[in-house]
Amino acid sequence: MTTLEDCRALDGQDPLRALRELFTIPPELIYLDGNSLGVMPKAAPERVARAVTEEWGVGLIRSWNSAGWYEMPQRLGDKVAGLIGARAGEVVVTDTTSINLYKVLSAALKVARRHSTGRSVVVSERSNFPTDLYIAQALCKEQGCELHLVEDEDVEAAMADDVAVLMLTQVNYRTGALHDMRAVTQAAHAAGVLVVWDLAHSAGAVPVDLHQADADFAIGCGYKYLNGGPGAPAFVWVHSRHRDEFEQPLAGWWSHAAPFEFTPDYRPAAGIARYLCGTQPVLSLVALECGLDTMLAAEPLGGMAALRRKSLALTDLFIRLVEERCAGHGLGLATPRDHGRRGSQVCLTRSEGAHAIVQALIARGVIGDFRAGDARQPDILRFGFTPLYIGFEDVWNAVEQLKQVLDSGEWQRPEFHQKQAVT
Ligand SMILES: Cc1ncc(COP(=O)(O)O)c(C=O)c1O
Ligand SMILES: Nc1ccccc1C(=O)C[C@H](N)C(=O)O
Repeated sequence: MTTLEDCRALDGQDPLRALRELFTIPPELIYLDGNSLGVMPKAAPERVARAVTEEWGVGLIRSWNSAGWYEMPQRLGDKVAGLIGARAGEVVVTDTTSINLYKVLSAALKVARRHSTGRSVVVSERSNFPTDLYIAQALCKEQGCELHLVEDEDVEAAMADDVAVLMLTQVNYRTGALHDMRAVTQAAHAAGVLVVWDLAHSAGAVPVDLHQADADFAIGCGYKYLNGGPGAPAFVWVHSRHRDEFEQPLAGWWSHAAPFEFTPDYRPAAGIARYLCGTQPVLSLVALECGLDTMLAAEPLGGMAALRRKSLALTDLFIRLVEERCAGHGLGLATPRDHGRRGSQVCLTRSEGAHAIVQALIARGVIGDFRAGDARQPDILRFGFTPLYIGFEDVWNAVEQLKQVLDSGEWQRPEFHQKQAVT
């Protein structure tokens, strides 16, 4: 049996432990929701305040040049590139994940159909995050294509002659299941299909190597594991083989080859700048850069490989402690045990009371979240483990609180059964 002392000893030996000091974590809070909104980097308030008072307040329009605002999508993009196996100059940080998905999926469909006119299907998983499915539905309608949704295990078998694009999220938001990006991409390419990856739950959470996987297009989120703050801008990458071929459907002036020539005719920028649209949200980019810098602080300590080792140790420990200490309470496991198939979260299932149990945990200072089940799965209690700031003692304490909530039955109290707008 693992004890609290064992967990403390693991924290004592953790080479990444000092990184926690880069964040503001409210005392007495165990924050297991970094897969929805990451915690605040300590540097952020001062840096954002400086951007407001000096760069905006004093520098005004001059700051686009003098404070480096204009290059921010590329500068931050280069920082993201290192985390996802992309090269400098290949990523821009801009807009939202949903908007970037619209742009890349539209571009991918056009590239695929230009090369092979008989292809008019987008394949995705029924369990994909809904925004991805909604965007794909809208685009398919617009471009006269069809969206085929398949079960997770049927993806490779669905690569038929009429498929243009496979659109997948690498780590499933509801189960934490991780795709082998390289194997799936290879199978798709062998069938003549381009692949769009959503890295919302991957970037900063698991090692990603877009070039090694030979991926085509990727997008991802800034406010989860990259700790960029609420509504932080997202990122977008495209393989250089598509570089001069793709059309950006939201071709605003920031995607123009020379925006400040103000010509009436559109000429797309070369390379990834083509994925920008309009004026960038500078203050949000400033906050996100603080989050990216905390990720970069892990580089000298072993970077993503070390973060991955810790993440797997944390999720292994959580699974083991829940099974040891909360047995008999009807909890199941939706997350794969196999390390090769697991992201950085653990999802427990329960046929009754999952939402109320999460609410009771939040009242005790353990923040996870609830995701409703579907035809194949009961409701889910979801716990994200961001290795930059979660420790082994946190895992122990979270399971202790879960045990107490279940043993006492306090989750059955009426106040825990009220649903708010955001779960
Ligand atoms: C896989 C995935 N894609 C996209 C999103 C969200 O996109 P947006 O930031 O545009 O709301 C989320 C979570 O919100 C997600 O889990
Ligand atoms: N953007 C949000 C705003 C409010 C609450 C949650 C989110 C999420 O990101 C949810 C997340 N994508 C999920 O995997 O469920």
